[in-house]
Amino acid sequence: MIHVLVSDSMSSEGLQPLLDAAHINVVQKKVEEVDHELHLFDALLVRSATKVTEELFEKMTNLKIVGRAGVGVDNIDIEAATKHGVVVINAPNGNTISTAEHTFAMMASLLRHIPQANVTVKSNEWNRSAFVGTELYGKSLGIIGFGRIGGEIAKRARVFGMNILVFDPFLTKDRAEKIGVSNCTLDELLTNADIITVHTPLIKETRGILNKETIAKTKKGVYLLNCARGGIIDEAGLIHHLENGHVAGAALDVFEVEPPVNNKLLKFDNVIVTPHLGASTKEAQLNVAAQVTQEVLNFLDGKPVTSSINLPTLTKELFDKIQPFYHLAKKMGNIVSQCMKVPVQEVAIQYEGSVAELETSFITKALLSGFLGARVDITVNEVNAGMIAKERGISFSEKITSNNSGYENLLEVKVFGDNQNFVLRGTHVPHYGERIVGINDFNIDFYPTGHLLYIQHQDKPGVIGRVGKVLGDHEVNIATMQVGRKEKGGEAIMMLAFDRPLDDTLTSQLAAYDDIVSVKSIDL
Ligand SMILES: NC(=O)C1=CN([C@@H]2O[C@H](COP(=O)(O)OP(=O)(O)OC[C@H]3O[C@@H](n4cnc5c(N)ncnc54)[C@H](O)[C@@H]3O)[C@@H](O)[C@H]2O)C=CC1
Ligand SMILES: O=C(O)C(=O)COP(=O)(O)O
Repeated sequence: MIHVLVSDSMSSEGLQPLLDAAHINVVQKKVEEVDHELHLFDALLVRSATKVTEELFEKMTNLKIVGRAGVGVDNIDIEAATKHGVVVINAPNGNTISTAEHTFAMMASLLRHIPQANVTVKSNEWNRSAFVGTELYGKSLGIIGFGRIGGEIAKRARVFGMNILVFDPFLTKDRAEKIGVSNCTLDELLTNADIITVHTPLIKETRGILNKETIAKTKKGVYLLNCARGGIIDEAGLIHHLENGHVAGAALDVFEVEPPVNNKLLKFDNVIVTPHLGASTKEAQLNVAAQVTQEVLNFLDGKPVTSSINLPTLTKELFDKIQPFYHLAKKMGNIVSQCMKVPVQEVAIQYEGSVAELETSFITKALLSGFLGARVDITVNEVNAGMIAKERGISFSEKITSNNSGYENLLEVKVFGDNQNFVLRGTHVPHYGERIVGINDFNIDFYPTGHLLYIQHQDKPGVIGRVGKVLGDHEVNIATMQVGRKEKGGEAIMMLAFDRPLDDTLTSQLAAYDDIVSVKSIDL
């Protein structure tokens, strides 16, 4: 018997295929109500209310999949899920229209004071002059985050005769052209928009994207909307600018803490609120519940899932086998990125030996995410690594080879960049760990961890001694050191490991020596 816990309220019609399956036992209760049985469940279905934490993963020892009947997964600890080998899926487009419509309803209500006017008429007041509104027509609408919902809002705004300003660092030219918008900088959006609405996920980069400082850059009398996630507009910053009159009004569907008990924002007459209703329509709820139900059924049937957030089609067993290569690949990507501080056009990965029999596409994504994570300031994971690479004009490929270099398994990554290429080879030795066994044409053998220094130099007497002296003069202790060369008196390399990071002056000093070709400091 398979046990599924549905911890938030969901459309029964959408859940029906799960409820009908004879081999599946569906329990519709809050996590807290089944505390002693948590270890039984194979699948967990949630909306935004249930917090799926590391602690919960530890208790749900049999858990294989979390299905989010909605878009935002900020209530789920994805890293912990990945660590525990639990697949996370969502229903990415089931509530797009409902949320876009709700945002539009909020915008119209905000500018025409509909909620406030409604209350007064019902209290037998007839005060028409108190509720003079503002037209949407001709106004500039700034959309921060131009994904599914942002795009639907733009379509509706155009019909209302609004000008559209978009800020989304990942918006491709193609998509922008297709929808007929142009991407601007955040500052351009802030200074030119009459109304600003946010539609990003809540992540490190978007938390407080509208805050005391950025709101100060907006037009006086700006209207702000948040129907995405509490925290994207910093509440303290918003309160500051509502108090000083800079912000004319705000419409909020979401809050930093939900429900927003004793939240000062509720005291402002020009702030209108709803209790996280963006996705609360019959249609959206049916869509999202049906989508996650189908995905969970597929997954439990051993079929691939289509909208996973972390580790797409991996079972726990396969995940366990892949894990050592996952970590090795991530580190290799990171090392290569730090050694190639130039624009890169291509990353080519080759698999040899037993690793080639595993799900290499996943390992490739891990390598790419290590590579990109070291050079972009956004969160990169195995799911978005391919998309981010493409967006940045980096092509990537993987190849299985039947070469036999003598290793039980071997990963080789070749990176092609502006006037520079770089090759790194790594292996995982059972019970021993990760080893880097080749750099460009050189054989070497080191454990990729901590603070490393990679030096290319001429194979001449005294070079190693000079490096040792410079480090010694700076009181830097060498933990381990490997050297390699192709031929006597030719090119050579050193890889040194330290207990602490090196400062730039030291690497520049070493790089200044005639017989040293390049010095690269690597922190893992
Ligand atoms: N109030 C509600 O009930 C609902 C709220 N939501 C929220 O709306 C959010 C957006 O949903 P979708 O449009 O479906 O997601 P999406 O993934 O299609 O779009 C998000 C967009 O944000 C952009 N983005 C990421 N980082 C950014 C940054 N630093 N600056 C600017 N843009 C950035 C992405 O490139 C992407 O285009 C969800 O993450 C969720 O939190 C979604 C559905 C219902
Ligand atoms: O889909 C989303 O991101 C939402 O915010 C909807 O949340 P809910 O499922 O209504 O709790």
